[in-house]
Amino acid sequence: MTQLTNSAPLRGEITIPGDKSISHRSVMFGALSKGTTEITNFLYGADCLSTIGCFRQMGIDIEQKEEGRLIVHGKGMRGLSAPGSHLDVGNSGTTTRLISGILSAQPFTSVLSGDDSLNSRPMGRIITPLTRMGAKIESIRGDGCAPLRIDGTNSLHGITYHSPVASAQVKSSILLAGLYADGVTSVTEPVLSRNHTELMLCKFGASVSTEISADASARISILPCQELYGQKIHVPGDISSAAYFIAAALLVPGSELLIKNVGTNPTRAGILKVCQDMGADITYVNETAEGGEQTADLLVRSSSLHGTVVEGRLIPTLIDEIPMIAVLAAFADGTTVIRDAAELKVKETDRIRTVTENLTRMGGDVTPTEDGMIIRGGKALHGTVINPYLDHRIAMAFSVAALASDGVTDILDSSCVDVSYPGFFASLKSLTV
Ligand SMILES: O=C(O)C1=C[C@@H](OP(=O)(O)O)[C@@H](O)[C@H](O)C1
Ligand SMILES: C=C(OP(=O)(O)O)C(=O)O
Repeated sequence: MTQLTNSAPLRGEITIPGDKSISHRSVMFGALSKGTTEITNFLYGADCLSTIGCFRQMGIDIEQKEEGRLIVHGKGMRGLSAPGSHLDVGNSGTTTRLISGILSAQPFTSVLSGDDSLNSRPMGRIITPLTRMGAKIESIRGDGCAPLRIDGTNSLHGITYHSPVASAQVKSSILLAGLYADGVTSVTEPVLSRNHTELMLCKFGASVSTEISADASARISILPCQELYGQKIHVPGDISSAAYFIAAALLVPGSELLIKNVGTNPTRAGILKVCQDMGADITYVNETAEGGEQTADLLVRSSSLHGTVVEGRLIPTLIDEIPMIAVLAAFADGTTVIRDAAELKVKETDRIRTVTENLTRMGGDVTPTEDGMIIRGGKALHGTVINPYLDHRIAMAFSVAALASDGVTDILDSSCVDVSYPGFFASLKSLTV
């Protein structure tokens, strides 16, 4: 448990740890490459450690060095070996869904299983398209969830799959299987989801193209590939982690915080647009780009916020930040409507339910809906006991709420933040004493 109270202004600067999505992919693509992949600013969070563990079980030598340096000794696209036991994917949906695409094409059988949360998340969304490609993948309990059993095959077919959801995990799973297919594989999605897989696979030597239509839908295609090649990867700071410090600086009066090295890839940076729509004072400094991934330092000053509408094309660009946006909305003047975000129900928790429950406990006025929530802001929030139900994003969003609320807040099972941000509470404390 961690106890938090009303905070002094946040001042100074903070450097955000590496991006979780990019860290996962750097291990996976490095493992499938010829030669060595050297990664800097890697995120040593529990989810990425699950990915490392899985590839070690499949014979990949991965050296964990100091300060976010990681060396992956790739064995090529056909160099993985059969794991001795089931692959433990922990709490990580990204690990599960992306690895499934890879395992579908390996010459061995594997079983993937995670914690209770992971084993209740929907896997039909990858089972269906991978099966259409010729993969042999099944939910062992028959409920569409992990544990998954995958009997790898060397005869995957290229397909065109129309994904009903804008999900980077679904898209990536299919594209990774497509590396091994007998022809071109295409995925369409209603809106382009985070595009790290496409950017990174191109860098590693695959042939990937993206077309965006006038209605914003996207078609991503990949050609079969013979070999990927090890790369040097510098992982930008995770905007999903930066979100908590952006919000804390906005909410705690008198704050002025420089948040350094934040990934601002447009398929991820929707939170910045929402903050600006709400009246936030955020200045971009030192904008750069490397390997197609933009970064910037963000100077954030406390601001009085007003309600907004968060919907449509914006949703995939901020899906993991919605718990934090809901908290910002509770402190803003007026009403905020979040819609088109039914995906929140299939994350580590049903985040519509866990946000509603905890915000209500703090004195917030929130109505859950089928695909989001309506938050009537401006009510004074007070400390209480927060139950994140082991969901890292809920624990962090409500820790920030505590800094701007009266009284004492207890965050139960607060170590769940280690899933994506192991140093979160230490960083928060260093800025708020
Ligand atoms: O591909 C990724 O790295 C991720 C994609 C998103 O999930 P979906 O693909 O299910 O939307 C996101 O919520 C998750 O935290 C990471
Ligand atoms: C949904 C998340 O991750 P994953 O799907 O990889 O478990 C997240 O980090 O908020």
